[in-house]
Amino acid sequence: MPHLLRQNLLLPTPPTVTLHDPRTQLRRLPPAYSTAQTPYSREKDFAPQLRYQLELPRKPKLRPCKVIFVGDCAVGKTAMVNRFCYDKFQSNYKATIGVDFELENFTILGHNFSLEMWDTAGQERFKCIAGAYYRNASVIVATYDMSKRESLESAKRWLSNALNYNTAQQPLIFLVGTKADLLTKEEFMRMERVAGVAASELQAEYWSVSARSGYKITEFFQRLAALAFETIVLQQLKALNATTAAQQTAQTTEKSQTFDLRSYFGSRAGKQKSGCAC
Ligand SMILES: Nc1nc2c(ncn2[C@@H]2O[C@H](COP(=O)(O)OP(=O)(O)OP(=O)(O)O)[C@@H](O)[C@H]2O)c(=O)[nH]1
Repeated sequence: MPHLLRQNLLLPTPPTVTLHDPRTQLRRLPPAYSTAQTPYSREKDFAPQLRYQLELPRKPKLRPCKVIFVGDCAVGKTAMVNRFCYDKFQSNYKATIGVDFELENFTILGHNFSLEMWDTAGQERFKCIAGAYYRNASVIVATYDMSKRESLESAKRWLSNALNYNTAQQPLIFLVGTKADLLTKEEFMRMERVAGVAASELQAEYWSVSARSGYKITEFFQRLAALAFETIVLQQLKALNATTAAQQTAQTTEKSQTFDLRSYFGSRAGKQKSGCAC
């Protein structure tokens, strides 16, 4: 009926309003899953240098941040990404062929920041090509199935393999236990203890999640995006400071050389005027 009414009265169709997803709008640094199990910031907010850097007139250039998900087949990598990106969960298993790709846009402290999520196949037959996708990853998410203890050992191997392709930079590392919904409370706590030890050995931040129930999925991705953003902006600041320092040193050296040449020629001219030939 409202549709007919609009037609009769010749009212214009209201514009489609795209609301920003509040899950991707970040103003503070989200907390770690456990402050005991993170090698990264335990602060309740972004570093003060980051806020300072963002207020400067020269804005940072933020390229999309590459995140790779590695781990055995069927541990739940795709399910985790799909729960966050589309808020959906599929119980039937469809193996990833090669790699799946998702782009998620965040707004962090008013700046646009995108995560390129590379969801790699866990099947053995794709292992040889997976390496091609690992290069230049800023974040590595090593994933294991909390209901399959052996997948934790595999996650360590997947991580070490991925790190071999990332020698140039130091990526952020997360160890994520999936399918938390399948465990009893006791099993869950036991598995978290074991995985916590593994996470500190790997110098990774630890998370337990469930794509089925949605447990800690949003919190995990928000933390990942915020830490990646902070790291990338601070790295840029460091690089900028190093370049400025190098330019200043070069200018000082140039000035002192100019000064030396002037005084050299000046003294020669003086000497010639005074008739000294040497
Ligand atoms: N109960 C439960 N099942 C899950 C969860 N996450 C994933 N699954 C199921 O586990 C199976 C494998 O999930 P995928 O996300 O496809 O696994 P994957 O790691 O991407 O697998 P590959 O593509 O082969 O590497 C599917 O049947 C999912 O429905 C979870 O949190 N809880």
